[in-house]
Amino acid sequence: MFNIRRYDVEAETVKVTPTEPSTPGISASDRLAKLNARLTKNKGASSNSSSNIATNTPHTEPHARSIPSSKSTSHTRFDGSGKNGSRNSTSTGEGISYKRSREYEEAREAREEAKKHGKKWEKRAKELNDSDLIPNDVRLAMKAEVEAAAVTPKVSESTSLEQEDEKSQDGDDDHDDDEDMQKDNQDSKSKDQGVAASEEGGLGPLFTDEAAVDAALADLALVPLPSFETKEISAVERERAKSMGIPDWLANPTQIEPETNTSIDAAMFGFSPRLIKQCRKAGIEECFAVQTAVIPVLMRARHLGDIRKPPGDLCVSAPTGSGKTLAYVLPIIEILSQRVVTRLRALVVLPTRDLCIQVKETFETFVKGTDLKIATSTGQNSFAHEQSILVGDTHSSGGTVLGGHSRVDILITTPGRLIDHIKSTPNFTLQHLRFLVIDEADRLLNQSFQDWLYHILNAIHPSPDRKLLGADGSNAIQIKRDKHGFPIHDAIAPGFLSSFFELPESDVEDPKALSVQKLLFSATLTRNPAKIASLQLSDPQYVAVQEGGQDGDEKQKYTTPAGLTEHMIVCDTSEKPLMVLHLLHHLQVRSALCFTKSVESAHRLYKLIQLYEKNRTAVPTSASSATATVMAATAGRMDGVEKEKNANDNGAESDSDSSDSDSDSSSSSSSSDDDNDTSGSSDEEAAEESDVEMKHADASTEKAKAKQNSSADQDNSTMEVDSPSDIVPPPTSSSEAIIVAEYSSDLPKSKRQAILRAFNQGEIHLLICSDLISRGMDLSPVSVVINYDSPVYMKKYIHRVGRTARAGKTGTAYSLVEMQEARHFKEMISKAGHWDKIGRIKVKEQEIKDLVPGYTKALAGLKDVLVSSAKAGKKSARRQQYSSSNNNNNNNNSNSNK
Ligand SMILES: Nc1ncnc2c1ncn2[C@@H]1O[C@H](COP(=O)(O)OP(=O)(O)OP(=O)(O)O)[C@@H](O)[C@H]1O
Repeated sequence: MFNIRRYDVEAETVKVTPTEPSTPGISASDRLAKLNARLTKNKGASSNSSSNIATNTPHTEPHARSIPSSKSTSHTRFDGSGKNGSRNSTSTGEGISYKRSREYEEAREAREEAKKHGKKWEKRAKELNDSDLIPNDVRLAMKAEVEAAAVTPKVSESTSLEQEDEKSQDGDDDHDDDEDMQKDNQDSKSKDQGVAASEEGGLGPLFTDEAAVDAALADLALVPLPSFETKEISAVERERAKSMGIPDWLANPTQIEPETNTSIDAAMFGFSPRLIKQCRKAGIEECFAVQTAVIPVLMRARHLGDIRKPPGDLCVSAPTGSGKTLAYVLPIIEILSQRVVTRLRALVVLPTRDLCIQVKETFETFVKGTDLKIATSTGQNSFAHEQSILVGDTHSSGGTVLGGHSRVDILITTPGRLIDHIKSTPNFTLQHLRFLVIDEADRLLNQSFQDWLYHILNAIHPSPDRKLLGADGSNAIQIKRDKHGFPIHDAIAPGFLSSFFELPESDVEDPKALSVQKLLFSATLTRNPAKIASLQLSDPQYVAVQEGGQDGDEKQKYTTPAGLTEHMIVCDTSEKPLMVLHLLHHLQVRSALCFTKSVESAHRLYKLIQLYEKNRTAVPTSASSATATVMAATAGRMDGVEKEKNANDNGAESDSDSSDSDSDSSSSSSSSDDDNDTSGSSDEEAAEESDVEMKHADASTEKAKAKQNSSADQDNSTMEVDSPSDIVPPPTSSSEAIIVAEYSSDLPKSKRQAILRAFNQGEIHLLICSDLISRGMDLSPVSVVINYDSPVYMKKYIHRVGRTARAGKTGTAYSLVEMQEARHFKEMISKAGHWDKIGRIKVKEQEIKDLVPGYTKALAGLKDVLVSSAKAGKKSARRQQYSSSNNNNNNNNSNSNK
C-alpha cells in the first residue's frame, strides 16, 4: 500500500463518507454483485495478464476513458485526454484490456490488503461491497464491446487512510491472497440476483438494462463526453507539420463547428442547480460550441481519481467573442465550489489589467451561492494591500506556514505582478493549484517578461524540503473521498500529492505526479512548437472551434465570427480622417471602436474629430438644444478626463504603477500601439511572423513593409478595388452631436474604467483607442470596428475586428488601407485564406465633399490644441516620475523591513 506521510494540512482532513445505495430500481450493491459475478467468470482468463503486472500499485481510475464508437471511426469522443479520445482508450481488437482499469487495480489492491490485514480486512471488504467503483465509461464500453476480458475479480474499497491505522494491529497475516479473493467472490456471487452464475467461462453483457447504465451514470455524476466529427488533416499537411516539429496532437485538432450549441439543461454538463440558476439569471440558455466542447471534459475530470494520471491539459482555439471565458469560468466554479478549505486552486493569467477586471466580474457573476473567494492582482493597488488580500497579514502572523496559506480560491492576475508575489510574498504558494488558465495564451507566450512562465511552473511543484513532513506514517492524513471512494479534488494539493505517496515501481506505466491542469485559450493560438513546449504540457489536447474545411483549405487559419461583415477602404493617408467622418456622418456609424497604431495617433485623431464636432455643432441651427446639452456635458466630462489624465494620479495607482512591473502598467509611457505590455508588441509581431503557421516571414517591421510597398501605383493596380455602387448615397450631415472619446494607457486606470462604462451605456459614439483593448475586451455595444491604421499582422487584425459581432451578434469592420499598404494588406489577408470575405470600397471625392471645409478648419485648430495638451502632459510626466521614485523608495524600504 501507499506509504503515507503526515503533512500539515490544517483542516483538510475529512471523514470517509459512507457509501450509499444509488438510484432506485437497481441498487449499487446489486450492480456490484452482478459485476463481481461477471468478473469471477473471467478469473481464469485474467490470471495470465495479471501476472505481468507488478504488485503494490496504487488504485487507478481509468480517467476520462473514451467510449469506442461502434459506428464510424470519424466520430470520436473527445475526452481531453489524448487525441480524439484515444489516449486512454481501452478498446483493442481483442476487446477491452483491463490491465489499467479500476476494478483490476482494486482487485490487486485488495490482495495486498488481504496480506496485511487478513481476516479483519476480509470482513471490511465485505462491508464495503456496496461501493460501485467501476467507471461509467468502462461499464459502457463493456456493455458495447466486451466479449472477453482479462480481469482479476474483486472490487474493494479503495485505500482508506483509516486502514493505515489498522495496519499495526493486523501485522503480517500471510493469507493466501487468491484464497481470500475467491472467498470474497463467493460472497459477492451469493448477492448476484440476476446475472449468470459464477462458473468460469463466458462473459455476457454486464448491464443489459439501459436504465441501469443511466442510473449508474447519474449515480456517479460523471459527465458524458460529447462526440465530435473529426477530420483528419491531409497527408501533405501532416508531413509539413512533422517537418516543422509540430506535435501530432497540435497538428490534428479536435474540430468543432462554431454552431455546435447545447442547451444548458443538457445532462452532459453535470452542473449543480445553483450554477444552472446563475446561468439563467445571466441570460445563458445554451452553451456555445467552445463551451460544449470544453466544459464536459473539465467536469469529467473533477474527481482526480487516478494519482498517476492527471487530467490532460487543453489548448483551445476559438473565434473572438465565442465564449471562451465561460468555458473555463463555469467548470472551475462548479468544481471548486466543493472545496473545504480555502486554497489558491485556480490561477488565471491575462495580459492586461482591464482583462483581469473583466474576467473577475465574470467569475463574480457565477460564483454567487458558493464560498469561493476571488481576487485580482494587477498592481492596481499597493503591493502590501494585495499581500493582505492574498495571504493575510504577512508581518504579524509570525513566519511562514508550511504548505503556504491563501485567503482566496481563485486569483486573476497579470504575469508581472504574479511573479512579484511568488518572489516576495511570504506564504503565497501555487502548490495547491488545480487549474492554471492562460487566457490570450499566444499573447502571453510572446512575452518573455521576467521569465514569468518559468517562475509559475517552478512554483507549482513542491520544493523538496516540503516533501518530508512527519514521514513516520503513523499519523497519516485522511483523504476526503466521495461516496464512491474517489478522492475529492481538494482533499490534497495536486502538486503535493506525489509527496505523500511513495509511488511504487510499476511495469504498467511510469508513475506520474498529479499536477495542475493547464488550460490555454486564444482566438489565434500559436502552433509554435518551442512556445508550446515551454508550457510543459501533460497529455495535451488541442480543441479548435472552426468552420469545416481544414483539409483542402489549409489556408483558413483563423475563423472570424459568423456575424462579421468586413470591408476595406483604400484611400490616401491624408484622407483617412475624412473617411472616419464619412463613416460617422454618411453611413451613420455609431458604437464604434477605432483602432490606431499608437497612443499619439489615437490622441491626434480624437482631438481632430472632437474639434470638428465642436465647430459643427456650434452652429446654432444645426444642433438641437438637447443635443447641445449632451455635447456640452460630454465635452466637459471628456475634458475633465483629459485634465485628470494629465494631472498626477492618486496615490494608490501611482504606487501600483511604480511597483508593478507587469505588462499592463509598465507601458504607460510607451507610445507603441500595443501599449499594454513591455515587450509584447514587437515580440508578438515577430513571433507571428516566425510562427510556423505563418510561413511568410516577411515584413516584420513597418520599415520592411514600407520598402516592400514603395510603389503605390503598382499596389493599386494589383488590387481589385470595387466601384462604390453598393455604398449608400451620403445623406446630409446629421445635426446630432457625435460624442467621441479616446482610450489608451496614457489615461489613469479609474478614467479608463469610466470611459468603458460610458461606452457600454451608449454615451460615446466613437471610441478611439490604441491596441490596449484590441484583445479579449468584451464591450457589448460595439457594432463597428474601424481599423484607422490597418494592422500589419493578421493576428492583430483578427483580434481587433473581433471586438464586434460577439456572442452571435452581427457587426461590421472597416479597414482604412493606405495606397502604399494595399499590397501588403492583401497579401496578409490572402495568406490567411480570408481575402474572399473582405468587401472593397472606394469612396469617391464627391461623396466626402461636404465634409472637407469642416475638416480643414479642425485641422487648422489642431496644432494649438496639441501643443497645449503636450505641455500639460510634460508637467504630468514630471509629477508622475517624482511620485514613482517616492513609491519605489517606499517599497524598497518596506521590503527591507520584512
Ligand atoms: N452561452 C452563452 N450564452 C450567451 N452569451 C454568452 C455565452 N457564452 C458567452 N457569452 C457572452 O459572449 C460574449 C463573448 O464571450 P467571451 O468574452 O468569453 O469571448 P471570447 O471567446 O473570450 O472572446 P475573445 O477571443 O475576444 O477574448 C460575452 O459577452 C459573454 O457574456
